[in-house]
Order: sequence, then C-alpha cells, then structure tokens
Amino acid sequence: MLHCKPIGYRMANRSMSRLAQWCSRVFMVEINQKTEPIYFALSSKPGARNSELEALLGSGKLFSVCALCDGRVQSARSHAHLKTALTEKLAPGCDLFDTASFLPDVNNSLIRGFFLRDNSALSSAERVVTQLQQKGSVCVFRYTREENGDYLCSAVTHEPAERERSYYVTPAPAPQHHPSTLNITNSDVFYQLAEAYKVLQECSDIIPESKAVLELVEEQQLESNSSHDKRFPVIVIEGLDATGKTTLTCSLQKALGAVLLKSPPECLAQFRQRFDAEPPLIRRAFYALGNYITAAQIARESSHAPVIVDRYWHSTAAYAIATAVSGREENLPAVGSEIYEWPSDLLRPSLVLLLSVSPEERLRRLTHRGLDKTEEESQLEINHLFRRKVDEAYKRIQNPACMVVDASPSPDHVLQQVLCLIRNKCNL
Ligand SMILES: Nc1ncnc2c1ncn2[C@@H]1O[C@H](COP(=O)(O)OP(=O)(O)O)[C@@H](O)[C@H]1O
Ligand SMILES: Nc1ccn([C@@H]2O[C@H](COP(=O)(O)OP(=O)(O)O)[C@@H](O)[C@H]2O)c(=O)n1
Repeated sequence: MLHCKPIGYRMANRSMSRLAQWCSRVFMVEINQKTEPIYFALSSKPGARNSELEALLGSGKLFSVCALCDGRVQSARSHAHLKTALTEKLAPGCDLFDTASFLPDVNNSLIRGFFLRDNSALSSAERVVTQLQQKGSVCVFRYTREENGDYLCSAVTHEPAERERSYYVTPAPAPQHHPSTLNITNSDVFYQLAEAYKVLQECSDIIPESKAVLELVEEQQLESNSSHDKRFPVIVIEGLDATGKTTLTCSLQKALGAVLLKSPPECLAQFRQRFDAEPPLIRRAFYALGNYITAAQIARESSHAPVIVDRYWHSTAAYAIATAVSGREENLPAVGSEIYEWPSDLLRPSLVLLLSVSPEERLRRLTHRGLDKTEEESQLEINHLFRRKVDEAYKRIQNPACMVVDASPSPDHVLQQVLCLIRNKCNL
C-alpha cells in the first residue's frame, strides 16, 4: 500500500475551499453499518448513472461538511465537536451520515466528515452549516440536481470564483482496502512508545493531564531499565468485558503465587475518564502508553515471580481497530496485515489467553453483575457487528498470537483448564 503525508492538513494550509483539490479523491458515504458504503468522485465531465448514488442524493438539499485544521490533535477534536454540533442543531427531517474522502489504497489519506440530507420543513441545514463555517475551519460542499438528472457539487464559500466552479458527481468503484483502514497506524494503533508519546505531547496545552501521564511513563521507563531481568513466565488474560477475566486472574494469582498486574495500570486510573472523553487519536495514545507502564512493571515483577496481566496490548489494538473500521467484519485489514503486528519495543508476554463465551452467556453475566459499563462496552451489547470485529481483531493479532479458551464452564473448570495450558506452555 502507498503512504502519504496527512493530506488534510496540507489542504487546510492552502485554501480550504479549492474544490479542484478534492477531484483526485474518492468520497465514501456510509448510509448504515450493515450495507456497503456509496462511493463517488468529482469530475469535470458527467459520469455513468448509478441508482445507489441517485437514491442517496435523490431528494432534499444535500451538503457535505468536514473540519479541517492545522495539526492532527486539533483536527481530531474539531471533527468530534462538529459531530456534536450537527447532532444538536440539525432539525428533525435532516439525515446525518458519516462520510470520508480518500486516495484509494493510500495510507494516511483519509479525511472524515459528514453528509447531510435535508428534508426538514424549514430547510435549516444550510443555515446550520454556514453558521458552523463562520465559527471555525469547516469546509462545506453543496450538491444540486440539474434538470437532466446530473448532480453537481460546488463549494459553499464567500469567494465568487470558487462558488461558481462546480463538478459532476460520478460513481466510483469500491477500493481494494476499506477506506476506514487507511489511517489506523499512529492514529488508532501505535507501534512504538515514541509515537504514542508524541500525541500526548501535542495535547499537553489543551489537556493538562497529558503532562502527568507522560511523567509517569518516563518514571517507569527509568526504573525498568535498571532492573530488567525477565525470568518467570508472563501470562496475559484477554477477552471482552464480562468474559471472566477478573475472576480468573484472581484465582490464577492465588494458584500460582503470581503477581497480578493490569493495563491500564492503577496509576492511570485517575486519568482514564478524562481520556475516554477524547477522540480516538488521543484516547488510543493514552491506552498505548498504559501498556508501556505495565510493561515496565512486568519487567520488574517477573524477576521474582510469575506475572498474570489482566488486559494488555491485544485489548488496546483490538478495540482500536474495531472502532476505527466501520461497517462489517469483512472490512477489517486482512489476516497477516502489518496492522496486527506487536509493537517492536513492547515487552512480549510468554502466553496470551483469550477468554471466549457465547454472546448470550456474556450478556447473562453482564446483567447479573449489574455494574456500570463503559460506553464502548454498552455499544458492544447493542452492536453485534462491533463485538464481532473486536473478537476477530483479537484473533488476528500476532507475535504473540492469543490462544482461545472456552470460558463458558464453571469458574473452577476454567481455572483448571488454564492452569493445564500454562503448565504445558510455560513449564510452570
Ligand atoms: N466461569 C464463569 N461462569 C459463570 N459466571 C462467571 C464465570 N466467570 C465469571 N463469572 C461471573 O461473570 C461476571 C463477569 O466476570 P468478571 O470476572 O468480572 O469478568 P471481566 O473481568 O472479564 O469483566 C461476574 O459476575 C462473575 O462472577
Ligand atoms: N489494555 C487496554 C485495556 C483497556 N482498553 C480500553 O478499555 C476498554 C475496556 O476496559 P474495561 O475497564 O471496560 O474492561 P474490563 O476490565 O471491565 O473488562 C476497552 O473499551 C478498550 O478500549 C485498552 O484500550 N487497552
């Protein structure tokens, strides 16, 4: 796959409304998560007819909107703010779809945005988007239907020359790689401490907690360098919420006389809520750094006892990939993709076990437990597609890959099964 510098920022630095710059790109509109997105391009010539595209564009006033800012942190936050503003301000009768533009199969080329179809009584969408445009770096396109059925796209801008220039909307083929996979590296999943570290450095003015997190990372790295002596096995327990990780890790700790650690580590607990409210770029960098703190703790503790770890990099990567990749499981990067590779500088455990229970049993355990779930976990419950993607991503991660354990029997049975595996694989 080709790579490119984040193109959005380059565009933003020039003129946000130069429609010609968007003509090399393909646009994707996601009507819902279960169906294939619709792809179109902008062209100076009319294209072939396409019934799906016409059904999308068919009625109402149509706009696409995206936030373009200098810098990835600002861009990520502006996109999130734009979504909140649109959701709050659009009148009933307006449909809001996720959209993105990209260069087919070119890494880092994706720019996310929204597509609006306005069938509201007062046609209020135009007022809402132009107000948002006045407040910040928001780029708006309008789509209109000609009498002969062709669709044209033009920029909503004060520049007369730009306003008058329009392009035909033409159908485009689906790319080989789903567009939502293009920006995963170093935006959703980080493969080196330095990459995740940089994100929090870039945030430190707007999120003061970032500094404290970075200090903790530095402290732990220094301590671990002086005492790295890995002798005892390190066993990671992974799985969706309520698959029995807490129950099993506590039993394993007792049975093996092991040290129990987790990721994110306890020292980050006070910051978690703050970072959970941020867009994926920042949130995922926070969890990635958590793994490096846990790694430093593992390095120290494994010198004198076996170590059991409740969630580690598999969780960070699998949830991040499943959230980033929209639509169905088939859209995930293929098995063997570099996306599933373990970070080169992160301590590798001896064994990773993935607890697996049926969706029905998991739901029964969640309900029985009756505790608060994170927003993402609640989404899992209602979003079968998302859960399938997390599960599949867990299984595709390699070096080390995880071993799947059937966690539906009784707690004691699961413990005996896992102890047996550990003895076989780790000579304990
Ligand atoms: N093997 C099991 N069989 C039945 N219930 C279980 C089993 N393991 C755990 N549970 C119950 O399921 C719920 C979730 O378990 P927990 O260990 O907290 O999961 P996690 O840490 O993965 O979120 C708890 O109420 C726990 O008592
Ligand atoms: N090592 C980890 C652990 C959790 N996470 C994130 O934290 C969420 C799950 O944490 P949780 O506290 O609900 O999990 P449980 O410990 O309750 O099973 C997931 O949604 C992941 O996004 C992560 O990214 N990396």
